[in-house]
Amino acid sequence: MKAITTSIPDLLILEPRVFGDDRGFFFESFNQRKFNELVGREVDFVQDNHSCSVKNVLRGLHYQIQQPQGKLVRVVQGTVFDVAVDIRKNSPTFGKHVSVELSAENKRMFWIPEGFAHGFVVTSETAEFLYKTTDYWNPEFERSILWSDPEIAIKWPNLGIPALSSKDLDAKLFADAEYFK
Ligand SMILES: Cc1cn([C@H]2C[C@H](O)[C@@H](COP(=O)(O)OP(=O)(O)O[C@H]3O[C@H](C)C(=O)[C@H](O)[C@H]3O)O2)c(=O)[nH]c1=O
Repeated sequence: MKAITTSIPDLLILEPRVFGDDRGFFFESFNQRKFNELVGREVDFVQDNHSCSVKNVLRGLHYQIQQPQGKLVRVVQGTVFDVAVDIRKNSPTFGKHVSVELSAENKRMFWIPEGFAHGFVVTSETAEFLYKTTDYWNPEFERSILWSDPEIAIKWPNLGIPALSSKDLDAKLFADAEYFK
């Protein structure tokens, strides 16, 4: 496993070592010791999530105002355009974002620590999205920032108007969003 740094120091792209042979492939999708070494601290995950979406579905940009969740995300079928936005008020990269293509083919993972809003759009016919979180989901604390917020100005792939949940249709502008307590 190797870490690729991004324009926001705490956001890391992780590339596993893949062992291929005439049977197929094998790779360690998570190794606690190696992960802690790469991110430079002890990180405990408490929840695994798995979602499946069809093309053009956009889930996000989500975060929790209390019990913020760090997320280690990856794609096991299809391809997504994944985005993390820095919403840590005192961060020098506050309001900045990093995007990365995650796919079953590239086997890349994206480490998004607490303090970021997260979302993705599906660019393949379908995509299965798996991720680990460092705290439990709590709908009472969950908030959404509008995917198309002009201040964040994410250059989403040109897929037209995405398919959104009602929660995401009603998301707030970044300027009006509620940050961590
Ligand atoms: C997130 C979550 C949801 N649910 C239930 C609540 C709903 O009945 C159903 C679908 O939830 P939702 O529409 O919020 O799912 P997503 O839009 O994929 O939400 C996720 O989208 C982006 C990509 C994120 O980073 C977050 O992890 C998460 O907010 O699953 C649970 O039971 N547990 C959970 O942890």
